[in-house]
Amino acid sequence: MPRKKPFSNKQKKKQLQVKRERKRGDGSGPSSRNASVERGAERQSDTSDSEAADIRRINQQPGREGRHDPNRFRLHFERETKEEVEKRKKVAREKILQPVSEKEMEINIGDIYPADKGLGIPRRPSWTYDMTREQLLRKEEKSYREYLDDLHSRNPPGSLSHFEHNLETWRQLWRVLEMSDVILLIVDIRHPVLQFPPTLYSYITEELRKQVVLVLNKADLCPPPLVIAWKHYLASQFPHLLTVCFTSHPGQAYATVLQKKRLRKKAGCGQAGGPTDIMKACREITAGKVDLASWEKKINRDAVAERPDGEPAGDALDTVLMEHLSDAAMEMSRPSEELYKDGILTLGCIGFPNVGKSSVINSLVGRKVVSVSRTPGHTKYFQTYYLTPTVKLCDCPGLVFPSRVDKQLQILAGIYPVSQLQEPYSSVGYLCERTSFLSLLKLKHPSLEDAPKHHSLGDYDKPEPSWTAWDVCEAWAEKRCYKTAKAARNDVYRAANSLLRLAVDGRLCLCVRPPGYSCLKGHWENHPDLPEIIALQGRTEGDEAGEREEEEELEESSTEPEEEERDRDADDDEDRDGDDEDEGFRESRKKVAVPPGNLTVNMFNVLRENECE
Ligand SMILES: Nc1nc2c(ncn2[C@@H]2O[C@H](COP(=O)(O)OP(=O)(O)OP(=O)(O)O)[C@@H](O)[C@H]2O)c(=O)[nH]1
Repeated sequence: MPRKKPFSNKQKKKQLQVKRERKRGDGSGPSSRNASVERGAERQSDTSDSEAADIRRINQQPGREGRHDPNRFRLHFERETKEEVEKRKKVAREKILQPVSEKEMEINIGDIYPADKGLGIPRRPSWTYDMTREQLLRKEEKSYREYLDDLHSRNPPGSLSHFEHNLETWRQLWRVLEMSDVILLIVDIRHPVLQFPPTLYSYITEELRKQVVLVLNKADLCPPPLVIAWKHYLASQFPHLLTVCFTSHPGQAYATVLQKKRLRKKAGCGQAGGPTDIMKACREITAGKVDLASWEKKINRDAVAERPDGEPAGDALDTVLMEHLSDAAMEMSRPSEELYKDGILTLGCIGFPNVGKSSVINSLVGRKVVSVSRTPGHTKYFQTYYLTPTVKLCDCPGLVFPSRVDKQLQILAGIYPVSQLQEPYSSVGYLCERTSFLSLLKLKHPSLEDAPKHHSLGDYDKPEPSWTAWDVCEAWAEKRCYKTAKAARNDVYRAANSLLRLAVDGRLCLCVRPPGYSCLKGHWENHPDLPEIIALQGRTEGDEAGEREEEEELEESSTEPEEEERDRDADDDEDRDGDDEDEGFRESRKKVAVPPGNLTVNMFNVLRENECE
């Protein structure tokens, strides 16, 4: 018997890949994540292919019924050329960072979603019960291809944002919109216009004839005057839109990990800011057609159920009935024509990835029923939960809608995953020009790294060194001891990624402004609604004093885990526990613990002092 030939890992991988493609009946090439790029190339030979093969190639969609495809919901990304990456790296090394004015941070929704660029959502084509499942899927894929072609024909290459290319995920949105009576469209208050496609709003309100409640989430991360300004701006653009401010983590934006745990225990999951406002908005919409008394009772019960021992109160321990719909139900069902069927209000939570949809659901329920993660795209399949016998919640996977948001903002708003970036430095530059990074990160310029610690008198005449994005990454790598494995040089790439993740998480907080904000700043800063927003954010005088006390108490064990180093796809709760924190790191953190009361309590730039040491 002939001896087996040695087989490298790489060859084995390739072999498995080909085998999988063959099984799927797709001989068109590798199933890499940059299918959207491949699609462009494939399109040139489209005319000669049969329709079936043509359709199957869209995003490498799963080809056959009943076959499990682990990549079914994977995201697709365009890859940049090596030259582009190198060019941007050079700029990051050379361009001196200049602070950007507040005016330049104002964003008009019309610039993000211009009306004439076809930035709609793919629609589910019409169908009849005579059609087979295969025919329906094929029709949907064909219509989806046409949607993409139209989109690309109206927007020159490079002008469109990264957006959801997976038809499977769009199908989930269709289904959630169809089965819901009221849509909770959740956006991140730091940049709401990036995540509010007007065409989606008009599709829901005009075609589906359903109401939208816009949830301005993560209100704890944004200055109160800006929250109010955004609310007013959106109301001026969409006069019939109901808008609600919300936070799942009131008072936690500037707390340490351990503080957050305690606050969570102290407050319980249900103490989010905003559930009552959502309930009131739903009451206004349903106008007595659904009995929402059970919901109101639940909110009141959750409010008084705050227990010092952190145990959830009776109601929160009740079983939450959960429904999981089969694929067949997703494919062959019509929009529910009857609103509030069986006297039940179904609320569909939709929005971009990572805006906090699952957190809103958990906060409304009063305990964790949906897993939450800092990694965008964590929710893959929609599920429904009964909040009370007459209110049902439906969680939808996050979807990125096509827009004209520029690349840097896409990254910092979590639209384009940091993990997919080939060149993170220019995004760091963009971030630094729009935040007071120097005072927050407390960086020492790399050129001063070897300089003596204490200034001589003459040193004060020297101008402060200017910063490039590269310098910032170098300095952050130095500060955090990020070293390359081989040469033990500062690991700037890791530092850049770390900074971007702090920004996405809202700890190095970048908030964009509505048009006209800088001119009317004084007006928003003295607005009568300010106390309401401050209370919602969980920031009261008393709380701050309490936090400081808690800080003193916690100072001994101030061991913030190096969060960005962890598996970001892990569930938030596990993720933030810090129990498996590296011993050495824990020790080093102890050494740099900040004196009590010396925390930077800057809620809009919530990176803490002890994270910068
Ligand atoms: N500061 C702050 N963080 C929040 C809030 N709500 C959610 N987050 C954080 O935002 C991240 C994303 O939250 P999720 O609830 O998983 O968001 P999602 O929209 O369901 O995300 P996908 O599953 O990607 O669609 C998590 O790290 C949450 O802890 C909030 O109100 N304030």
